[in-house]
Amino acid sequence: MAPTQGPRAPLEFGGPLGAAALLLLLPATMFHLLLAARSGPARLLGPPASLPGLEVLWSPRALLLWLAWLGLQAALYLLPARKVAEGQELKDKSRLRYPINGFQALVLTALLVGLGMSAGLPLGALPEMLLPLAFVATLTAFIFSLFLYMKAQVAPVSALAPGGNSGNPIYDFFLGRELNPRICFFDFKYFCELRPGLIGWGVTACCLMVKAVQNLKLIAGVLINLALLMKEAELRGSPSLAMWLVNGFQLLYVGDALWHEEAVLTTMDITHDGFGFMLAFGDMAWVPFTYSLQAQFLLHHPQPLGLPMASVICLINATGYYIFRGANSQKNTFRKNPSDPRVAGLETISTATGRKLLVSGWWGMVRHPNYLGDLIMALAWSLPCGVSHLLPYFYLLYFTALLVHREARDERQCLQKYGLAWQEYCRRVPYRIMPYIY
Ligand SMILES: NC(=O)C1=CN([C@@H]2O[C@H](COP(=O)(O)OP(=O)(O)OC[C@H]3O[C@@H](n4cnc5c(N)ncnc54)[C@H](OP(=O)(O)O)[C@@H]3O)[C@@H](O)[C@H]2O)C=CC1
Ligand SMILES: CC(C)CCC[C@@H](C)[C@H]1CC=C2C3=C(CC[C@@]21C)[C@@]1(C)CC[C@H](O)C[C@@H]1CC3
Repeated sequence: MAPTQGPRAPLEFGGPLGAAALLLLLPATMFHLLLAARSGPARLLGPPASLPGLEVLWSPRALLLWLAWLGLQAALYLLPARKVAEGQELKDKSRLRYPINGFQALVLTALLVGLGMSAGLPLGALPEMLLPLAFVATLTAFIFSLFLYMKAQVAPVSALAPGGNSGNPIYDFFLGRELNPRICFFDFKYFCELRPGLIGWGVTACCLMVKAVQNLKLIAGVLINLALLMKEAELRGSPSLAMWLVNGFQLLYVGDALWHEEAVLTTMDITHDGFGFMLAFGDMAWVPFTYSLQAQFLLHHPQPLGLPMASVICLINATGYYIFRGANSQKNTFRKNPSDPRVAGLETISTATGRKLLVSGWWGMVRHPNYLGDLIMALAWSLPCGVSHLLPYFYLLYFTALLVHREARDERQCLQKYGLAWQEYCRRVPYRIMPYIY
């Protein structure tokens, strides 16, 4: 049996009690949001109008659809990739290999959905199935996390994550014990991080953008955002401007993540966190069902949006994307090749590890410019929903909390890695996310 990491490892997320609370709170919040979005008052705070019974939540059709979706994404993952990338060095000095074919999976999914629609697949019914789908996604996440927990019992010590091995079963189940659980070439965490949830959230908006004007029926999506847009077209003749904006922005975000798939290999989720309930539920249920909240809200609560306001919102999203992409690409280019002409002129600090830290360019403005850009985009995704309700701003609120917490975790890890050099970086770049504010 794989040993635990011992009592000295610092516990995160409030330890076992915090983990136990989150195990219940996260699914409860997701269902609350799903119910609130379709209710008349659409209240973020306060109890939902009615609680659904098991007959509303459980549907064999939803289970079949969900398993077919997972199967499709797994099959696309196994297709030949345009590139195979190496991950960061592991404890045993080895590096894992990962297929880079996420964008290909997105395009193929969009094509298959388009074909399915033209063959009469009733995808317009999807918004009515959101509750049972979220239910089976949550069940799957629980069962899958249990499998991951058991699998870690027989994993070698070198395969365990730095956190998630405290010996407390609830905490370890939540955080995840094994760093990169795989069967042969199939890496469960890498697969889940980008494929079923993220593609499910946004993908089909791409065929929608191309085809919607000519034949809305043809491009109705199996995927949540698009299906909501389709439903709105069905109910009101055509999708509203607000719905177009939300879908367009989120499609850009999903497409960007898959286009830059290799960058995920350096995120703390892949390099540091174990794969347990937090990420399994986050990737498979939380992302598709709560990140599409604005589109769900707009379906049930249409909002007027004039062209001048829409232009301002587009500008906000473009600004956020410019910062987000600029900062992420600058760091990725620098980490791949510090003498690349695009980054060679930037000022740096040397560290004892031999790696350098950027102190000018995007990374000289604040210590997490990419988070700032991401938050500005989050604002732009909510603004099309107007200001009459707080509910569509949930993503912005949750995401601010997530990124503030994530930033603190990352700083702790960087301080450990880079010591004095990191302190020097913090002195020279004093703000974390928002210049002069935070
Ligand atoms: N939509 C969502 O739900 C979420 C989105 N995201 C987004 O994903 C993207 C990735 O975020 P995340 O994984 O948190 O981490 P980051 O991309 O911010 O990476 C942090 C790492 O960058 C390196 N680094 C930090 N400062 C510098 C510097 N000055 N110069 C060079 N390298 C530096 C360090 O690693 P090292 O030195 O080892 O290279 C550090 O650990 C972000 O854009 C974020 O907004 C993230 C979480 C959730
Ligand atoms: C359920 C909990 C509250 C926390 C779940 C967290 C996960 C939803 C996120 C952890 C890191 C993520 C990243 C992304 C999506 C959300 C999760 C999985 C991206 C793939 C989003 C697109 C970006 O371009 C890259 C991100 C990497 C981290």
